[in-house]
Order: sequence, then C-alpha cells, then structure tokens
Amino acid sequence: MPNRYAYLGPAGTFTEAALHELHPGMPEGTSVACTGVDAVFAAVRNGDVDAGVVPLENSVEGGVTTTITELVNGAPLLISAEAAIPVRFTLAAREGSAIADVKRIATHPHALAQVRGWISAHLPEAETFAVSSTAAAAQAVAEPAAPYDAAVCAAIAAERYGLRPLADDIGDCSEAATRFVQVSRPGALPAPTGADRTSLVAFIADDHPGALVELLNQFALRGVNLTRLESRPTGDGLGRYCFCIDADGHVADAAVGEALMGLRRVCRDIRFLGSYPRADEGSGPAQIVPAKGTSNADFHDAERWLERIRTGCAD
Ligand SMILES: O=C(O)C(=O)C[C@]1(C(=O)O)C=C[C@@H](O)C=C1
Repeated sequence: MPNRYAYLGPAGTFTEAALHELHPGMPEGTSVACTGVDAVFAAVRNGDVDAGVVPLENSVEGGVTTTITELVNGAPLLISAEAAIPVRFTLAAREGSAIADVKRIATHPHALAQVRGWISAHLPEAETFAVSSTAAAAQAVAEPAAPYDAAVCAAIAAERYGLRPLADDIGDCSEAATRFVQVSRPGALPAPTGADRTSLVAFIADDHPGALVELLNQFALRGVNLTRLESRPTGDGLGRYCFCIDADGHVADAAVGEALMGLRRVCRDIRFLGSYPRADEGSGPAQIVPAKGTSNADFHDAERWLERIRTGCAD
C-alpha cells in the first residue's frame, strides 16, 4: 500500500507544494489535507497517516510556533525529511472585483507578516484577518457570501478556487523561502547521505553563567556547524527556556554523535528530533571544510588509539 501523508491544507497551500517536492508523482488519494498544523501532528501520532508535512521556519518571519511547540512538547516524533521552497504571494479576489473594493483581507499570519509593507502601501485602510492557511483564505473568499474581499495566497490557490489575481508577487522580500519538515513516528533513521541535518531540543540543567556557551561548545569543539538556534519557553515559568538546534551532519557521523553525548552529559534533557537529508545539499554551509581533527576518520583513529592505551597495546 502506498504511504499516506497529511499536510496543512486545503489544497493549494505552500505546504502542499512542499509535499509534492518531497514526493514527486505521489499517487492520487495518498495525501490528507488537515485544517491546522496540530491536526497534521495528531494524524501522524494516531497512525491515520505514515507521515505529515508542516512548515517549520520562514526566512522573513522565523519559526512557526505551532510546529515548534508540537516538536518540543508533544508526544515524540522524528523529522524524516525537509524541503525549502520560495514563497511568492498573490492578492486574489472574486471575479469582477478591483483593488479599490478590497476592505477585508484574509490570510495565514506568517503570510501577512511577509506582505505587511505592500498592504500598508497599497491598501492602508484594509482590515486583515488570520485564517488557518493561505489556501483556506482563498477558499473562503471564493464563497458567494464570503466575509472577506480578498486573500493573500499562492497563485496556484487563486487559480484552484477560481479567484482573479489583483496583484502578483506582493511579498516585501523577493527572496522569501519557507522550510518545511516531514514528521514521522519514531523508527529507523534515514541513512546518512553526506549532506544531512540533525535537529534536537536541549534543556539546560540549571540556570548559571555560561550555560548556553557550554551547550554550544559541545558542537564547536567537534567542528559541527549549527544552522539554527531558537530559544523557546519551556512553559514552566518566566525565564525558563529550551533551545531548538539544527546542526550540519548526521547522528551517525562521529563528530555529531560525540557532540550529542557531550550534550547528554551537560544538559538536563535532550530531545533528539532526527537526522535527515538537507534540502540544500550541494550548497551553503554543508560545504564548510571540516575543522582539523573532526572527520569520521580522525574520531575513529583517536578512539582506536585510546583503546590501545587502555588495553596495554600502545605502541
Ligand atoms: O498557508 C500556507 O500556504 C502554508 O503552507 C503555511 C505557511 C506558514 O506557516 O508559514 C507557509 C508558507 C508561507 O510562509 C505562509 C504560510
């Protein structure tokens, strides 16, 4: 039976585009549109689907809170894949509308944050309304008795719901991109590819000067490059934070594995969120030349040397 995937729906979201990027040519009927990120997580956890795709971070607006909260606090799931896609926004309305008619605009909060400048320049009087996704906004605007005049959505969503684009490419940052992750129930990890990413959440043991530096040193000492560090409240009281970390490399790599063991020693708790192929393999920080003494071979050589000393076989 083909795998089934949940995603933040309805059809026409950027998340659906990410799902198709991860699984090109997936058979009809294998995707399940959910009305919220939390519903995607629930579908994965209760076994309705094999995996789910959700937005994790946007290059302009940052982390997607619901996704991060689910990964940090919900029943453990693993990230098994990622996709990064450019996000371009269209203002779309029912046939016959003009820009001057737009008084009420619906969209997803992350999308709104990325078009705020355009809206205040072109529609300063318009009211904005947050809905569960950009495609949900387009779907709502298409209703004859819609409470909104226009949606900020992907061009493909405008087309799917029969809306007319009033303005294209209205994002304030032309290079905006969103990173999506596929989450699965815990199981075997994807094999290392040589261009991987590892995600985890670190809970520091106690609040003291240098606690974050101690944590970061575990990576720095082993030459592991970090690609994301985000603090999130633990929910246990003001000033209590955990740290969401993405690092280059796979947990099967000696340097990453040793960094994780170091974290385990200095932190109260570590939630491992997965090792999976990087979406941008072949470019960017994955190309960083490993620091001297941090390759797999260097670690294994040092391990064998220590073993010889311990067993009295040192030369
Ligand atoms: O609403 C959508 O189309 C989504 O896929 C969600 C989402 C997000 O959560 O950031 C994805 C990409 C865009 O940045 C705007 C919205």
